[in-house]
Amino acid sequence: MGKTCRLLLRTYAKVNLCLDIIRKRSNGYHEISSLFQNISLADKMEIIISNGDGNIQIDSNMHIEDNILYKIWRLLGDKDHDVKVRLEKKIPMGAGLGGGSSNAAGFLKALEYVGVITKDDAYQLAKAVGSDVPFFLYGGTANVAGRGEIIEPLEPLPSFKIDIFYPGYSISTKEAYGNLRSEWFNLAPMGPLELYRAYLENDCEKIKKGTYNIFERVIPNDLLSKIEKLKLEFPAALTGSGSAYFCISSNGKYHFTQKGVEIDAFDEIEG
Ligand SMILES: C[C@@](CO)(OP(=O)(O)O)[C@H](O)COP(=O)(O)OP(=O)(O)OC[C@H]1O[C@@H](n2ccc(N)nc2=O)[C@H](O)[C@@H]1O
Ligand SMILES: Nc1ncnc2c1ncn2[C@@H]1O[C@H](COP(=O)(O)OP(=O)(O)O)[C@@H](O)[C@H]1O
Repeated sequence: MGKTCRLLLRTYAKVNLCLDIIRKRSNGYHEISSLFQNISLADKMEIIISNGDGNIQIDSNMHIEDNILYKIWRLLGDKDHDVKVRLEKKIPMGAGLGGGSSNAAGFLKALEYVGVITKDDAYQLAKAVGSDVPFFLYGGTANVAGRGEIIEPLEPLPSFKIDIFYPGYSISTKEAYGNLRSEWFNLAPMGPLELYRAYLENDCEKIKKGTYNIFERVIPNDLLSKIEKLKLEFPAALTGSGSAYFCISSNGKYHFTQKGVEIDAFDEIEG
């Protein structure tokens, strides 16, 4: 890479249209069964990559302890380039919306775009930095299994409208998983592919029935009651391990998108 490259990206949030756990692995991780869907709520990133000595600088509008992008850079161990990242966070953090994972995928896609890493490097690094990161390399709609690294990309769903609700506090993914009981596993009314077909057929009753999240069993009661109230009228559920929740509504502020990461601009800067 001869010149300095500058990329502008949007990295989209995701919701889990359904999320169940199949089993707990001996290493402590849980096998999920989930229909992931990107939505039009997005962070913005400016990434400048130049020849250098392996320095990284991240500026963000929000304070983030140990940004996941540092973890990627440490794992990559690149000593031939310098990177500068300006991050404009709009996705609430620790909300089950995958904001950090989406930023990580955007960073990997940018490094792949300028040839610093290969496509396979990006996937291996994605698996290594976070369970939700691999999905964002594909984006759109996907049937996700394993720890989150087994991705079955699906034909994009029509652009359903969706509302997102953030209660103003985050939930630790690790703690949420730690509170799950195995007797709650495998209780989803239907699997991700059956729910996906219900969306394709716009079968509202079946979509409502299949909109499920096992983590609703381990969230605060006042948060659960807000979700239960929405469920009376809409397909609604917690996303990820929370704290955010969503409902599918024709008046929704956001909509389904077909990508996890969008490179909006690329240019080479002399010098
Ligand atoms: C590859 C890793 C993990 O081995 O390296 P280390 O962090 O151990 O160095 C990466 O951190 C990877 O990050 P990871 O821990 O998956 O981050 P997250 O996806 O946010 O998961 C947070 C925590 O939720 C739990 N978790 C998450 C996903 C999943 N399918 N099952 C789980 O049980 C685990 O306790 C996990 O540690
Ligand atoms: N770039 C980032 N954006 C958001 N959170 C980040 C980032 N880097 C590291 N994190 C950490 O990851 C945690 C999970 O963030 P996020 O991925 O937004 O939530 P979730 O995993 O619940 O979807 C945050 O609480 C934060 O401490």
